[in-house]
Amino acid sequence: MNAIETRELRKVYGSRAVVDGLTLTVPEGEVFGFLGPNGAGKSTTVKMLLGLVLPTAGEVQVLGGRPADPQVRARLGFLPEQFRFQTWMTAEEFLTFHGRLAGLKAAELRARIPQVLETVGLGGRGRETLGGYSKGMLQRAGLAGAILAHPRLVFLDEPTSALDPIGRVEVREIIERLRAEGVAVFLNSHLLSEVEQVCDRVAFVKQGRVLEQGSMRDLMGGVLPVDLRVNRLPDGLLDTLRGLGEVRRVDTNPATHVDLEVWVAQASAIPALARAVFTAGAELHALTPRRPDLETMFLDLIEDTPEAARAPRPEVARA
Ligand SMILES: Nc1ncnc2c1ncn2[C@@H]1O[C@H](COP(=O)(O)OP(=O)(O)OP(=O)(O)O)[C@@H](O)[C@H]1O
Repeated sequence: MNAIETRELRKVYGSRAVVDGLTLTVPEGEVFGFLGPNGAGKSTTVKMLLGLVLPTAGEVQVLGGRPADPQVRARLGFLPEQFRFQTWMTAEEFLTFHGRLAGLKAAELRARIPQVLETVGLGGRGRETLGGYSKGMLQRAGLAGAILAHPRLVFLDEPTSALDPIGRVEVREIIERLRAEGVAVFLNSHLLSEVEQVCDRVAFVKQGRVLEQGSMRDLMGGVLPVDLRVNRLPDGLLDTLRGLGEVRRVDTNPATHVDLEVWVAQASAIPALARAVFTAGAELHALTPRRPDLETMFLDLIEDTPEAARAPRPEVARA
């Protein structure tokens, strides 16, 4: 069973399709990154997956059932981006309230609440009212609520937006623990380095459509970016490098050296780059293979999308 399956999911507000034929599959136990620029339709998609917004068209299955089914919902965890909690409740009362809604018994909650508070770094703070919590503590409390009832699928919408660097690492560890327990995590985040470190697969969305989805390696199509620094650019060197890979950048601005970025198909092509520099009579000052980074992919994808696809498409034009 897949944790999430959507087919041609669509949401129209007024005359505009904000989610437009979105097809996704997230297997159980996978950490899935859902990325896209502001207004791409990410939150609307999450709301449809949670049964909070009704799709205009298309199919959505979550944990094998309908998101609105209470039995399915009891196995979902959700940390919204705009978390607001009852300020007069203590964290323990807040978690008890959410736990009861998810069907946990009083005895289970007595054991579970201190555990989750400890997990999110709020051990010993459960008796304080949420009104006295800092923003980061509130986000941690929200995360505790999302994982409290042993969900099989957790939605985390910008889960570290209020957290300090230590908190961010802790959230990453929590996500990794969830994966190890077979829990699927659907992660929305603009912090691409964070997504890169924790996600098994990612999807890039823009204007409600998936531009690409796959593992980092799939998305890069097996390409390996290599940074080169040479003392000068003798005649012919660029042509030789172009024969070995795609020359993405040449920076001749620095007075003392030239920086290049070459994308090769595989690591076995790296020695040939060094040989090319040597044979051309230049000095090689640095040769650094780089892990593909999401930020580059993100910018490339968003920029590569033709201008025509950027304008909002009115619903009537599609009919
Ligand atoms: N209830 C609504 N009524 C009308 N338009 C809406 C509604 N909710 C969202 N939209 C529009 O749908 C588009 C997508 O919004 P959504 O919040 O899903 O984007 P997002 O990808 O989550 O953005 P961000 O990264 O900024 O949070 C936006 O243009 C937004 O204005």
